[in-house]
Amino acid sequence: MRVSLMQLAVDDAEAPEDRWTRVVKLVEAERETGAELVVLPELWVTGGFDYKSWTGHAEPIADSQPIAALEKVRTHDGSGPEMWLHFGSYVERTPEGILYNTAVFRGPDGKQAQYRKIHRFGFSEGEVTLMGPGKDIVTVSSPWGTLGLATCYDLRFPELFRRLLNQGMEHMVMCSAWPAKRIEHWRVLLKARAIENQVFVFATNCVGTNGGVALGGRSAVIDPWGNVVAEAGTGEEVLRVDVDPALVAQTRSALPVLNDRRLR
Ligand SMILES: O=C(O)CCC(=O)C(=O)O
Repeated sequence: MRVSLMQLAVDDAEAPEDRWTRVVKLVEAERETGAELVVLPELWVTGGFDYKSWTGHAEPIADSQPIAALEKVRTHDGSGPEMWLHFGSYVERTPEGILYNTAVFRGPDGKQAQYRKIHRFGFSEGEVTLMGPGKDIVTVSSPWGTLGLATCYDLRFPELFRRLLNQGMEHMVMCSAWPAKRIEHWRVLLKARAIENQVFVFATNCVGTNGGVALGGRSAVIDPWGNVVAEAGTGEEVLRVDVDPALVAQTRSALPVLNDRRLR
């Protein structure tokens, strides 16, 4: 399973339109590496902290130009081979005018999965005041096993990952805009989620400064044993790894802790 995590710079100095046209080219280049699963970060078009830009950029997922452009890359303009692509997340506007932080995923089966971030970050500002909370947990079937989707702040809520596990999660795919200031929390919690659920973790973060907040990078792939397979630095980069998805079943069989859960 060949995975590319696109750790993108989401700087205040770059206009969202410039950023997405730049990133489409980066994803296009990634095709050449034979990547099978490509993962973009959270709110990488507008930025996770430039709250004032969200409303102006909010739109239905079906109308998003970056998603449409990436979809062409994903399918190689319809002439394949197709990649599995986590498009990152976007400021979605529903017909009722509600905003959500919505992650979009699509694979060669053509079925699009959308995950509206359940845990909103910001306490008394940002997502909490501008966006609605997602309600549904989302898993995706893939040739490598069941993928569970989560976004950034969700990482702090282990009960979400137990629910994903109950739905068969074998690999956790996360998009984030996690600040540098709390990057050690990110590193520890990614490992914890991998160990406690015995899953591969594929987690893509942003770098740069957005809304005045320095983003921490350190995108990572963690195996189901909790080993860091690869970790990015703090600049823009693509983290490429080849992993064996069979390690999930092997780990669960070698250390069958999930059988000892007491659900009542
Ligand atoms: O929990 C954190 O420290 C960061 C979360 C965050 O930045 C987000 O969810 O956008």
